[in-house]
Amino acid sequence: MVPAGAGSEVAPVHKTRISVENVNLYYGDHHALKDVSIDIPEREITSFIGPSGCGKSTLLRCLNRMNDYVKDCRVEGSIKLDGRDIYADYNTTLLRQRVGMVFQHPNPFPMSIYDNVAYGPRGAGVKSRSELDALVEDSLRRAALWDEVKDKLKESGLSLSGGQQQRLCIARAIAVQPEVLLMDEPTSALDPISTVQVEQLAMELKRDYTLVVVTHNMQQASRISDSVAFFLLGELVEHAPTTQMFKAPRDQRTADYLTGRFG
Ligand SMILES: Nc1ncnc2c1ncn2[C@@H]1O[C@H](COP(=O)(O)OP(=O)(O)OP(=O)(O)O)[C@@H](O)[C@H]1O
Repeated sequence: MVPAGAGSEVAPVHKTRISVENVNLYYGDHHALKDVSIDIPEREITSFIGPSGCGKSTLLRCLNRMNDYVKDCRVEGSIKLDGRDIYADYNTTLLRQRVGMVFQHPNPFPMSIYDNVAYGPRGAGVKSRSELDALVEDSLRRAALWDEVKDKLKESGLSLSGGQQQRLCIARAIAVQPEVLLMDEPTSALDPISTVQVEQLAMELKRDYTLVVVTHNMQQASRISDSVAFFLLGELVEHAPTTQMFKAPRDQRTADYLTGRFG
């Protein structure tokens, strides 16, 4: 597989799950993503880093068409999931089943722990109680939360701690059996112990899922990522395997950012 785009140097260990080609995004007159091309390999963690406002979250939100909700937002170029155009070949419901999202602040629905996790499968038409029970248990186990909540599934999701709420949100995202999980600064609102738990969980989940993580935390990017993409002013400057990115970045702008010269 050929690495994507001028800034991409990621070796083809796994096949490409998402392919972004020459994407330009405008919020009204503001050109927020500039000719971005990147291949996201399956069953790896790809982290997006860069200073505030460089377009990391914007690109993340493109991957499941969350920007469709933003007034005056225009996207040009191509984004493919498993070779199929996410704008032409998917409706947003199907796309978001396959590409789930976890946000910066844990956002459980105001309902029970069980119902939070069962919400997506129910919406997708699963009615059988035994099937739902199995899905809820499996998702909570995968999210490393089952042991902590198995005796209080009827309690409100909002009664959990912040770290537990974030794992509940991850369980909710994986209950619809997506292939890709997008995480937008998933630990920035968490304490250090919960942060470690969510990082470990991300590394477990990549056995089955493709993860894309926006983070401001360079240690986190280096701990959990297989590859790292550095953005600046809407451009993808460099996408490289994690070790290379942190030890020998190719672009001076990446080196300057990583050594704290700006951002
Ligand atoms: N809904 C929106 N409407 C208009 N402009 C927006 C919108 N969302 C983001 N932008 C602008 O697009 C640019 C990229 O924003 P984005 O949120 O993607 O950056 P980021 O790298 O994720 O930043 P941060 O690290 O601070 O979250 C910024 O200049 C921002 O002000």
